[in-house]
Amino acid sequence: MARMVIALGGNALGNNPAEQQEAVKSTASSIVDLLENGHQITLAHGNGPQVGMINLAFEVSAASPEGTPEMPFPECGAMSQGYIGYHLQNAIREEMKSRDINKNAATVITQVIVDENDPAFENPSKPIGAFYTEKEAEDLRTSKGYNMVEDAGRGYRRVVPSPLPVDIAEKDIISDLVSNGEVVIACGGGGIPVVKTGSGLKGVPAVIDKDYASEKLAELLDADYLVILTAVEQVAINFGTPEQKNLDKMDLETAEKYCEEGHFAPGSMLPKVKAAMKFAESGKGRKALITSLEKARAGLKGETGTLIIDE
Ligand SMILES: Nc1ncnc2c1ncn2[C@@H]1O[C@H](COP(=O)(O)OP(=O)(O)O)[C@@H](O)[C@H]1O
Ligand SMILES: NC(=O)OP(=O)(O)O
Repeated sequence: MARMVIALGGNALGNNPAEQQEAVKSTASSIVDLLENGHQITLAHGNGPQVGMINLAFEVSAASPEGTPEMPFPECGAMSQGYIGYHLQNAIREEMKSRDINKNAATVITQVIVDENDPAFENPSKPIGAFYTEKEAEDLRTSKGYNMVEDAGRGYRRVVPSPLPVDIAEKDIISDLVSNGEVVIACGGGGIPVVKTGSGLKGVPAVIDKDYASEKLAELLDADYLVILTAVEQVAINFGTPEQKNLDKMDLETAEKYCEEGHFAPGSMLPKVKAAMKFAESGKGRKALITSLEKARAGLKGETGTLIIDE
């Protein structure tokens, strides 16, 4: 039995509510396979497309005469956690029921504490929402004051600040649930970013990277594994070129070298490799695995995926 924190990539959720409800069924099947193998599981997930969509919907509505009030960004993040968690926990519960597993799945709305002086607040870098053409991006810059960047050749996206996670407010309740064998969905969308004030926690407009938040959660839960599931089975060097070489394993020194050589795209594979490295070096025997959702079970048996360890 291993305790693991699993970070689910965008492909586990689909692009809209209908797609999401369908996609989470096969996500749930892969997760319950791991539960049946005796593992303790906490699931985290992204929210870039979803939080952008929610925020934009409220902005459009607030601008119309009969519209709703403006919705602060942290509340948009909380809504994204709620609606993704709702689909995930129901799909996992149904999958457990179909296999006669007498356990449950629950979503913990999670607040992740960040440093209010994190330089990320001055340098928005996290892409959210839909993709736009260059012309649409320019119009959004002017009309809404959004920061827009080109995202890995796929079009233009809005970017918001992405501070690093420092602590997790709900870590103890997550630990209690997971120790009881329940599947816990936590740190959705990297968690709602909050700062500590004299009068309690206060939400801040930002989106934390879910791979970094999952790493922090895995450390705090004293997990054995951080498992990062994405659209590719293995991490590669020279990715997307005729010289592509998939990697079975990386020690920290090799991983650092490949990062410096620019093999991992910023905003996609780089944060995954960095999070994996941080977890592997955070404690003896801790392992990080990057693979696809479909290959998670084989990856944990050492048959595929890319393992990052401190050797
Ligand atoms: N060196 C690399 N090795 C493997 N995949 C890479 C590499 N560099 C970039 N990628 C791309 O990064 C993607 C994962 O990032 P992304 O789609 O942002 O993640 P998420 O699954 O969290 O939504 C992979 O599907 C792949 O297309
Ligand atoms: N919060 C976050 O990292 O979301 P994505 O994985 O969707 O970018």
